[in-house]
Amino acid sequence: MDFDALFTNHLDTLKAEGNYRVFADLERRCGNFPRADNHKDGQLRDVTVWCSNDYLGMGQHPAVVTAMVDAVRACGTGAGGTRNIGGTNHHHILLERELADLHGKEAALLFTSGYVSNWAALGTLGARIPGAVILSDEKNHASMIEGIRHSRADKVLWRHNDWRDLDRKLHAVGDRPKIVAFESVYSMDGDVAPIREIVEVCEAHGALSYIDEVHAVGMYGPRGGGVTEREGLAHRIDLIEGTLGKAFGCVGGYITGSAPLVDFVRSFASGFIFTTALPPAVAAAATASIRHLKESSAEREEQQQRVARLRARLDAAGIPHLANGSHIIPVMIGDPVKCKMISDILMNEWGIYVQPINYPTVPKGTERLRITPGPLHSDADIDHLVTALSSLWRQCALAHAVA
Ligand SMILES: Cc1ncc(COP(=O)(O)O)c(C=O)c1O
Repeated sequence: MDFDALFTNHLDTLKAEGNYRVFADLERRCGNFPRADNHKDGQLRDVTVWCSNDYLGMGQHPAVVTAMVDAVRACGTGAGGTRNIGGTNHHHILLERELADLHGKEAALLFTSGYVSNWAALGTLGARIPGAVILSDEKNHASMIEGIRHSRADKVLWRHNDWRDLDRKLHAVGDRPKIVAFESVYSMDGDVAPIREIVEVCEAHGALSYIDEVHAVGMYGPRGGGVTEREGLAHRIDLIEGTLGKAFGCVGGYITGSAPLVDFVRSFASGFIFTTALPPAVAAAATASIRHLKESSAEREEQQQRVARLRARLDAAGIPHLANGSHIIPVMIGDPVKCKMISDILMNEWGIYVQPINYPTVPKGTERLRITPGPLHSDADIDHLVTALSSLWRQCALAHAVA
C-alpha cells in the first residue's frame, strides 16, 4: 500500500477545505518576562539514585543547562499557546529539524511527552487510515496500547519479539492496511527487538512499521539515533518515535518519518492540536542535548563501561540479573514483599534509591529492582551498591545466581 499517497490525498482534502495549517519558518515569539527567583526547597536526603531514566546525566550537562537558562531569559517559561495558535517558537522548529536529521527522516513532530506521541500518533493513524489493523507486540508500552485503543482500529497482538508469529498474523489479516507497532529496547526487561527481521516481515507485507525508541535514543548508534541507527535500519522504518525525557535529559516526545506521514499526524492528531506547546526553553535544551550526543560519544562510552562494571560485580557476587544486551539491569527478586522491603532497606540504611518494580508493571513472580547505571556513578558507588545487595541477599535468604 502506498501510504504517502493516501496521506497526501487526505491533506489535499484539508487544503481544499481551507483547514490546512503551516508554521511560519523560524517563527520567533520571545519576550522579556520577569525572571523567577531561584529558590532552594526543603532539605534533601543525600542518596544515590540508581533508577533514573536520565541515563546519561544530560539533565545536568552544562551545555544543556545553559541552553535552557538562556532560552528562558530570551523566551520566557512557557510557549503561551498551542502550536497552531501562537505557541510555535523558532526553538520548536530547530528541534524538529534536529530530530529529523538524527533519524535521517524528512520531518519530525514534537509532542509534550513520549506518552502523548505514541497515544496521538497511533490513535490518529489507526483512526484515519480506513480499515487499518494495528499489529502490536504483546509487551508494548501503555502509551501505545492506549493509542491503539483510542483509535478503535482492529488490534492483533503478536508474541513478544517473535517475528515469525508476526509474519503469520500479517498473513491472516490479508489485504487491509497494516501498521506494526513495537519497541527497540523494552523498558522493564531491557531486551532488544530483532528489528531487522521485523522490518523485513513488514516490508514483505507492505505494512507500515512503527518503532518506539524511547529507551534507545541518545544511547545507541554513532550519533545517538537509537538501535535503528546502530543497525543501519532507520531508513527502512516508516515511523520512529522517541522521547526527550530520558537520555536527552529534558521532557517531551516526538515522531519522525516521511513529510506526508508527519504532516498527516500534525494535521489530525488531537494530542498535538489541542494542547499547549512545550516551553521553548525545553526545546532549546533538548536541541543542545541532541547536538552534543550527535557529536560526542563520551557519555555513551562512559555509560557502557559503568554497565559492564556493574554487571561483572553482580556476577562475581552471584546476584541474579537479566542478561539482555542493553543498559537496563533488572536484578531479579521474584517476591513482591521482599522486593519492596529490599528497596526500603537500601534507601534507609544504605542511602541507595532504587524503586521496586512489582505487579502490574511486571508479571507476578518477576518482581525486580530495575537498575540504570550512568556516567555520573563512580566506581565507589558501584562497589557500595553491590556490597549492599550482597548483604541483603544473605539477610533475606534470596537465591544466588548459578555460576
Ligand atoms: C517504551 C516507552 N514508551 C513511551 C514512554 C513514554 O515516554 P515519556 O516518559 O516521555 O512520556 C515510556 C516511558 O517510560 C516508555 O517506557
